Amino acid sequence: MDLSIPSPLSKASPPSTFLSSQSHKLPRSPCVHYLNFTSRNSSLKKPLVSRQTLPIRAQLSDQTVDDGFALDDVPHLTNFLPDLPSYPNPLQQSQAYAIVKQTFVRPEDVVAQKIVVHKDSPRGVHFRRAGPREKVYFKSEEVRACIVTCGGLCPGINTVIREIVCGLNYMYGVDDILGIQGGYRGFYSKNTLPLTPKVVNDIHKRGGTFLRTSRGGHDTHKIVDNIQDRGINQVYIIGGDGTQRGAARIYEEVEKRGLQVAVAGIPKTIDNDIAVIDKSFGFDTAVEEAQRAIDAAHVEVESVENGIGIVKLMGRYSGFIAMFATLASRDVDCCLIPESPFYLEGKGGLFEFIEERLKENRHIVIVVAEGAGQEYVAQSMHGIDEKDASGNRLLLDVGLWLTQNIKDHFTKERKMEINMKYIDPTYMIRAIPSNASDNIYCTLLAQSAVHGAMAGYTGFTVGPVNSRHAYIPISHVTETQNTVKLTDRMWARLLASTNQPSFLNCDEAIGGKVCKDTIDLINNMKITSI
Ligand SMILES: Nc1ncnc2c1ncn2[C@@H]1O[C@H](COP(=O)(O)OP(=O)(O)O)[C@@H](O)[C@H]1O
Ligand SMILES: O=P(O)(O)OC[C@H]1O[C@](O)(COP(=O)(O)O)[C@@H](O)[C@@H]1O
Ligand SMILES: [Mg+2]
Repeated sequence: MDLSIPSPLSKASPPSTFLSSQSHKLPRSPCVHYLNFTSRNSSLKKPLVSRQTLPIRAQLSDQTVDDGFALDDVPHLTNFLPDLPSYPNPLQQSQAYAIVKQTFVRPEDVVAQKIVVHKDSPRGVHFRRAGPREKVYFKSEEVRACIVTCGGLCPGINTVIREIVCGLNYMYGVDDILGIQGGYRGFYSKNTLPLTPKVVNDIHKRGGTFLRTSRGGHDTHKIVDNIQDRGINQVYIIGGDGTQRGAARIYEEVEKRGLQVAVAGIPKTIDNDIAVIDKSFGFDTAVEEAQRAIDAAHVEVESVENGIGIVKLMGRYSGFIAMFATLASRDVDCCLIPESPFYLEGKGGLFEFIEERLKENRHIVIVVAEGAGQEYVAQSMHGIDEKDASGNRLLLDVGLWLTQNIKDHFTKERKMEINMKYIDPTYMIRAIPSNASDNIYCTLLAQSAVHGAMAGYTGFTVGPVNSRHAYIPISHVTETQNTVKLTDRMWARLLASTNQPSFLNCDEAIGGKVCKDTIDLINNMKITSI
C-alpha cells in the first residue's frame, strides 16, 4: 500500500506536456564525432577519433544517439595545414608548473555537457578539456598575437585582456602582442597598440575596455586581409554572441586562405545569454552591484506611504541578472523578465498584486529586465523597429512605461495616493570593474584561451561547462541563446521566494491573448531547448 502523501508542490507543476521527456536528438553541429562504447562504465576505452581519420566537417547532423559518446570537437590548424611542425611546450621548463602533478591536459580528457544523468542516459555531447598541451604549434618568438574587444561593456574585460598578455608573456615567452582598438573595425581603420605586461599591469582595476569597443563594422575580408598584412598569427576575440559569430566568419576565412592563424573567442556578455557555458564573466559582479540599486529602492519605498520602487536591470532577451538579483536580495516583491510574459489588469495581473502588497506591507519593489514586456510597450508607445549598428533591436524603456501605467492606474482609476521611485542603474552596473571571483574566472578564461591557441586549436570559444573549462566550437555557442527556462526549477524557486503571480493563469487572463502568447512561448521553448 502506498502511504505517501502527494507533495503540495505537485499541484503547482506545469501541465505534463511541459515536462515531456526530451528526445535524444543532438543539436546540428558539423564537428560532432560519435564514438560507441562497449560499456557505459568504462572510461575512454576507444581513442578519440583523430582528425586524420575522421573529416572534421563530417555531416553527422541530427543523429539519434542511443548509448553513444559524442565529442563536439574544435578545429585544429593541422586540419588544413597537415604538415605544420610542433614543438615541446615551454611550460615543461616553467617554474610555475614545476611540481604540478599533471602539467599537461591529456588528449583524451573531455568535459560532459550534461552532468545529471541516469543509468540509461546516452553518454551525450562532450567538449575538449581546456588547458596546456604537451606540444605547441607555434615557436614563442614567432608568435604575433592580437586582442580585440567588441559589443557592449561588461565587468572584467580588462582582466581578460591583462591575463592574455601576461599569460602569453610569462607562460610562453611571447612578447609581440597587439591591441586592436575600437572593436572589429579597428582591424582596418585604426593603429594597433603594443601590449606588454607593464602596459596592462593595472587595467583590471578599471571598468570598461582598455582597447575600446564598437558595434557593427565587421568586414570579414578586410579584417583577414589586415591579419595577413600585419603577420598576426593568433587572434583573441573578446565579445558576446554577435562577436562570436564574427569570430566564426574570421576563422572560416582564415581556413579558406590556409593561414596559420589561431582564432580564439572569449565569451563576454553581461546578459549571460551565451549558450553552453555555465555563466559569463562579469555576471556575478553585475548581480552584486544590482543589489545596491535594489537596496536603494527598498529604503526609499519603505520610508513613505504606498511606496512603489521599480528597478530596471539589463537583459535584452535573457532575464538572468533580474532573476539572480531578485533571488539574492529578498527585498524584491516581483521580478519581470523577457521570457515570462505578464499582464497588468484583471485577476492574477500585476496591478492586483501591487495593490495586495501595498495593503500588506505599504510598499513594493519590482525588478524589471529591460527586455521584459517589449511587445506591450511597443503597442502603447508606437515604437518603430530600430536597430543598433550590429543589427540588435533597440529596446523601448519598459521601466518608464511601467512607471506611467502603474501611476495612471492607482491615481486615476483606484484613486489611491502612491509614491513612485524609478531607478535605472543599467550602465552604472555594466561600467564597474569585476569583483574578486570574476577576476579569478577571467584569469582562467584568458589562460585557457592562450593554451588552446598555442596548442594549435582554432575556431573555438573557451568557457566552463559544469565547472570545468572546455574548448567549445564557436558554432555551438552561437547556435542557440541562453535564456531563463520557465520550465526549469530556478524560475520556480524565484516564484516561491517572491510569491509573485506566475501570470500563467489561463482562464482568467484578460482577453485570453496574453495567456495564449505565454503558452505558445513556453511550448516553443520546450522544442528549442532540446
Ligand atoms: N552574424 C554576424 N557576423 C559577423 N559579425 C557579426 C555578426 N553579428 C554581430 N557581428 C559583429 O560583432 C560585433 C559585436 O556584436 P554585438 O551584437 O554588438 O555585441 P555582442 O558581441 O556583445 O553580442 C559587431 O562588430 C558586429 O558587427
Ligand atoms: O547601449 P548599448 O551599449 O548598445 O548596450 C545596451 C545593451 O547591451 C547589453 O548589455 C548586451 O550587450 P552585448 O550583446 O553587447 O553583450 C544589453 O543588456 C543592452 O541592451
Ligand atoms: Mg549580444
